Amino acid sequence: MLEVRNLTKAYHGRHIFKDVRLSIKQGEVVGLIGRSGIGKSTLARCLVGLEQPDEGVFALDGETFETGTANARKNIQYLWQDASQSLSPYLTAHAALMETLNGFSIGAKEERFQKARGLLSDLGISPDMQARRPHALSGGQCQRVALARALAAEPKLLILDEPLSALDLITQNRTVELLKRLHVERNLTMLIVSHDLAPLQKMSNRILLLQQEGIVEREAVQQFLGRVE
Ligand SMILES: Nc1ncnc2c1ncn2[C@@H]1O[C@H](COP(=O)(O)OP(=O)(O)OP(=O)(O)O)[C@@H](O)[C@H]1O
Repeated sequence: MLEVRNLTKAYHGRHIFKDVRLSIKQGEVVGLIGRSGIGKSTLARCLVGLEQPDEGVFALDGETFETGTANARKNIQYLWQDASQSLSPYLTAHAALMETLNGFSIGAKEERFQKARGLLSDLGISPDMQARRPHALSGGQCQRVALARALAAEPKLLILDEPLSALDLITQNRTVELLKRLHVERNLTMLIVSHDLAPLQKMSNRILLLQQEGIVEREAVQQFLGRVE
């Protein structure tokens, strides 16, 4: 579904990663771990055009694409670690979803209002909360609004950057359950970036480890963990 080849990124002449290969199948939940500073967020941002890679070939469903174009942004949605960064401080939760639905012309015009309502309700955002701006919502609520907004774009792939790190333990568990439910109900394809293996193991079908030499698969991840334990 997503194929990435030769992904290379350097800052000021120093390579963060070089010739990275990544492939994600439809309906898969892939976890990406790696030590702090190795370049996980940079890699995720390269996929959505928030960072410009030095090299890289990207294909979605067999067709190459340029990152950052309107179509690519619709197809690959990215959720920031701090959900409030994904949301405009000026828009209510409902208006944020309407902006996405109108911006990408999703569904019939007259159905968008209800569609936004329904999506937010499904993620536990009550009508009262839907009328609030991000400052009047908790961190966990903001995250669910950002998630609903990303889903409103009907993306082929959802990338979540450290989705649990800004949340308390109870909200973390709720988010894990919510993501698992969304995966089952919507057959949602996700790439989840985290430095924490335990929650990734609960959510992912496959875990990848980003190292300076590139990406390695699960078996090698176990060896890596065996070495550090
Ligand atoms: N805009 C930038 N200019 C220069 N260096 C940068 C820039 N953005 C990131 N870096 C550097 O690139 C490296 C990778 O950063 P990145 O945030 O991708 O790592 P990470 O694996 O996501 O780390 P963490 O788990 O701590 O979030 C770090 O050394 C970081 O300092």
